[in-house]
Amino acid sequence: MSQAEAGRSPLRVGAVRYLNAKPLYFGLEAIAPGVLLEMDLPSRLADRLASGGLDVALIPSVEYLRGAHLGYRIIPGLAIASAGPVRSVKLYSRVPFGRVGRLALDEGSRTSQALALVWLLEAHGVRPEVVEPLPMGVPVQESTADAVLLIGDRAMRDPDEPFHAVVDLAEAWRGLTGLPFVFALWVARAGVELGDLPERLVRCRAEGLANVGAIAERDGPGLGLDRDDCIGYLTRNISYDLGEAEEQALRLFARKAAALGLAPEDVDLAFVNAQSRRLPDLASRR
Ligand SMILES: C=C(O[C@@H]1C=C(C(=O)O)C=C[C@H]1O)C(=O)O
Repeated sequence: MSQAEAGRSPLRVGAVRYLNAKPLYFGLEAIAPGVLLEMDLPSRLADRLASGGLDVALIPSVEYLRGAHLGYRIIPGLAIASAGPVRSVKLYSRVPFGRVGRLALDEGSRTSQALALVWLLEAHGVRPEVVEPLPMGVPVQESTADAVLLIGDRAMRDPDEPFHAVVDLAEAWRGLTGLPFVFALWVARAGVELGDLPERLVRCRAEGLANVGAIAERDGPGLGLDRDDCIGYLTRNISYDLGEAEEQALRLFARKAAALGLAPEDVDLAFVNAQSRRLPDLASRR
């Protein structure tokens, strides 16, 4: 039974408006009637979940770490992840990476912001000063920083400027750790009654993946992507599972981000329906 059917006020669900997230909430309004769906930038979704303006949201994974002390819970099994390359999270540099002194970060991002800093330090030994964020709609050319992070839809096509170096950060993370990278998670605020929303979100993903062609036809042209290119991005560059490798990657990223002061220390991954998630373990116990 949905929240609305049970007579409670509808769940306010926030989803990332970029192309890469569309398969995760495909058909949500039909699959979970009564849910109020809003689309926004990942960074704004995180702020709105933290301030109580949303009940459940697809937020940057680093924002789960930052909000865990508030009682945040992850909806299991689902994520925006990539085994690398991801295509849409790139660091463009005007100087060799080892000489980046001033870094501008995409306004829409939180996780990739932290990932860029982790990678620059681990791979190149630099800790640049973070300068003005790059607001949506402002072209890279207007930033005077040495390097600029772009994510999401606006990173799908390279900016109109020759760069000294460009790196795909999911590919770079894989090179560093051998693991996939987890960009975003469905997270519920403390105390929110989810009913069967987690199961319905799993259905949305199945529907979304069965309908990537329709998503590509609807959303690809606006981003300058032809159908096959768009389908390739959604099925090969991005992945939507939060499995064991992704959880391991998330824990490792949490430690690396904490070491840089970008997330709190020792955050546990807390899940909704922790019991049902553990069912296979319980069932194998005699
Ligand atoms: C892969 C991507 O993942 C996104 C990256 C995020 C971040 O950096 O905080 C948040 C949500 C995801 O949609 C992308 O947008 O390109």
